[in-house]
Amino acid sequence: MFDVTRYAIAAQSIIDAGRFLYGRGWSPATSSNYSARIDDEHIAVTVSGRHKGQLVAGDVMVVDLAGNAVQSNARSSAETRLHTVLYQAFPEVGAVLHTHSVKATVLSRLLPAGEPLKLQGYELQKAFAGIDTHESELLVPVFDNTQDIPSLARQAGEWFRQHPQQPGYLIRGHGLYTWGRTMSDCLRHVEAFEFLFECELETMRVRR
Ligand SMILES: CSCCC(=O)C(=O)COP(=O)(O)O
Ligand SMILES: [Zn+2]
Repeated sequence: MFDVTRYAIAAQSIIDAGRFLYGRGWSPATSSNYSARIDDEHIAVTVSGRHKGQLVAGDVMVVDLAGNAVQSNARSSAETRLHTVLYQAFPEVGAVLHTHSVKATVLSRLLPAGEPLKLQGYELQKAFAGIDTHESELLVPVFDNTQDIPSLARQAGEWFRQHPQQPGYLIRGHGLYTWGRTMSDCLRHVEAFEFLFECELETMRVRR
């Protein structure tokens, strides 16, 4: 059982995040999925296939950390396992956002396979929780896109257990996953990643 007030707060943070991310063009149409922790065993997550700029209370539901619906007949995001693996790995994670921006999608298609994107020397890296110098190295792995979500969740889970300070990953041709202690931290991470992705794309353009 979960606390209804905590659920209502989590659901509203997801609805508000959807309006913001859709408004910025980072979650077009029914793409993307969002979640927020309710307690040690439950998260609020978007129902699959809903328009993220027009979310209402009925577009958010509760699942346990195994991804089973709790008190709901709705179908949670097809990518629910990519959320729960992060809540299981990191007890301090309070929110996870998955977005489908043009820049994340294009950059992920241009990056070479087999090595993470390395971001270093950008002042804006300090927007990420726990980073206090532009000299630190931000590593963003790029996983191949697949319909096999359990396999993707295993890959992501393994990588992040080995790199617990790194706050996000790309799925090639698909989008970004990032997380944080709070929804506000998580939204700031999306915004910072978007800025850094634009810088990387612009750098590639001028170097051509
Ligand atoms: C229309 S985008 C295809 C599915 C996807 O990648 C996504 O982020 C949304 O899936 P969901 O099941 O969470 O609606
Ligand atoms: Zn997606």
